[in-house]
Formats: sequence, structure tokens, C-alpha cells
Amino acid sequence: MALLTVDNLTVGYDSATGMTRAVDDVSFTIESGTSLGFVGESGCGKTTIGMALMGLLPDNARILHGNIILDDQNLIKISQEDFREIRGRKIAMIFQAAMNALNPVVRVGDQVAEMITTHQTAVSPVEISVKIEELFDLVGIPGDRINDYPHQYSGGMKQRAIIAMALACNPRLIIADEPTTALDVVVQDQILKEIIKIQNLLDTGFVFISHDIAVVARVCEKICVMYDGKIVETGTREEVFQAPVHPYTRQLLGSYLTLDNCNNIKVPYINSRLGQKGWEHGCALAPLCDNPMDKCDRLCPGWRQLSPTHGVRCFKKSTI
Ligand SMILES: Nc1ncnc2c1ncn2[C@@H]1O[C@H](COP(=O)(O)OP(=O)(O)OP(=O)(O)O)[C@@H](O)[C@H]1O
Repeated sequence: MALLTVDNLTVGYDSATGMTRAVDDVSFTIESGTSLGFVGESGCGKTTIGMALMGLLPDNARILHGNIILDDQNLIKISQEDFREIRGRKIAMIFQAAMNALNPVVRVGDQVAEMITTHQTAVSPVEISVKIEELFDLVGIPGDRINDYPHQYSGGMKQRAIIAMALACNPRLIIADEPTTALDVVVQDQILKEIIKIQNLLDTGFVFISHDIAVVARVCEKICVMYDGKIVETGTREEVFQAPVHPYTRQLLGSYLTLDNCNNIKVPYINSRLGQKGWEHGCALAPLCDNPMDKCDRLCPGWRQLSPTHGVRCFKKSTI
């Protein structure tokens, strides 16, 4: 049985112009000890999925449809009080630029201790100290920095501390939303290595959210490519990188430069969201597609499963 099963999740936001769908009929599963990455351009709904999993959607958001099942419990149906109990203990989130959220006047070790005691009441001071040392060791912060204040930490160390806080109560699922975006590339590389090490050591499920397909591919064995609220392709890292089917996935991969391929630049232009048509009348990507079919402008493509792990929302049968 999967650790997390999300079925047909649809989330809308109330706005001055009515209800807009930010997440549209999204389904996926995650097993313990595995990682799933969501990738797509800004505004495609990645953070909304993370917030729905955490029960932290803003007041103007509404779950219009779907189920979120974690360990047999349907999170759509539970009260905010029960959700508070689950957050931190069963599901933890590393937010975008979370390192700036550390309390500047509280020692970092005390902030991690607070995380532990909020969710576990029957834990002794000695057990807390041992746990903090273990966590700092796990995320690569030297033990003699436990009593420092946040301003004494570099950006990378602050982000490591945030990861330690997320791990503090041994959650079953961690959602990391752009956890390295605010860091320079060298530190980003170190933190990604740390996350991969932690994933290999723990039995935790990981949801990793990023606009950067290269980052997602490093960390996750399965990838969901999103566009305008919908998953347009999902597969293992190998399936998505070696046999991408959706034109949008191929555009994303084409715009990914490495030192190996940057001398041979052939970056396709990914059109902006301007003029975007939505999914109501055909495929939202039809105006951006390099080779659309007639029906793409009229009909919304359904989901096609290509292998047990690889699926796509596109009418076209071949990758050409
Ligand atoms: N509180 C809100 N009220 C109204 N609309 C919102 C709200 N939050 C997000 N949206 C809209 O929902 C859509 C999805 O936003 P979301 O933040 O989930 O996307 P994202 O892919 O995570 O983008 P980013 O990478 O920029 O965070 C966008 O069109 C966004 O404008």
C-alpha cells in the first residue's frame, strides 16, 4: 500500500473574476522511501499541491474534488485540529526560502528542540539533546554550532537547519518546495547532495517541487511535469529524460543546458503564458505545440498510460 495516494485532486482559488482552477485533476502515489518531483513553470500549481498536502491552503482556496490518503487516513476529511497533529509529526514541509523564517533571537538548537517538544510531549531533556546532535550530524552541521544564533550561520547552514527541523519528528512524508532556489549554485549542490544522502538513509517519502527539471532529476526517481494545473507527463527519471513524449516535456528538457551541451546551443523557445487558452476548449498547450493535430484545439487530451510508470496527456502517439 502506498504511503500517499492523491486521487483527482482539484483545487480552486476564489478571485474577483470567479473561481480559478490552480490544480486540476491531479493523481499520484508515493511509496515510503521514494521521491517524486513536480516540475513546471511558475504558476502551474506546484505549491498549491504542497499546501493542500499540508492542510495549509489559504482561506480563498477550495478543494473542489479529490482525495489525499496518507496511511489510510483521508486528509480531505479531517478537521484543522487533527491536521495540526499530523503536521510536523507525519508530514513536514520545507518552504521556499524557509531559511529566512528562522527566529533571529533564538539559538538554532533551541528552535530544533522546540520542533521536537511541540509534537512529542513525553521526551526527556537528555533525549532531546541526543536527537538534536543526531539531526545536526545528519544534515552536516558541526555539533559545536548548535548554540549559535541564525545570524552566525551561512545561507547554506540555515537551510540545513531548516531540513533538521523538518526531520525532527521523523515524519513519514517531507514536502520540499524549491528548497535550494535561494542559494548560490555551489551551496545548492551541497544541499542537494545532503538531501540525497538523507533520502538514502531514511524511509521517508519525499515530494520535491522545483521549476528546474535538472534539480528534480537529481533528487527524484519519479517526475511529474505540470502545465496550467494538470500533470502532462509522468514517469521515472529515465523515462522522462530518455523517452519524453509530451512536447512540453521535450521543450523543458531542450532548455536545460549543461557544461557538456552548452557549446551546441539549440534551445527551443518556450512561449510565455500570455495568450494561454486553458483546458476547457482543447489542450492548453496547443498554441505552444510545435506540431499540433486538428483536434488539439477542440478536445482536451485524456491520460494515456504508456507503461506501468510512464503516462502522458497528449493525443500524439509518437515522440516526433
Ligand atoms: N492565494 C491565492 N489566491 C488566488 N490565486 C492564487 C493564490 N495562490 C496561488 N494562486 C494562483 O494559483 C496558480 C498556481 O499557483 P502556485 O503558487 O501553486 O504555482 P507554482 O507552480 O507553485 O508557482 P511558483 O513556482 O511561482 O510558486 C497561479 O495561477 C497563482 O496565481
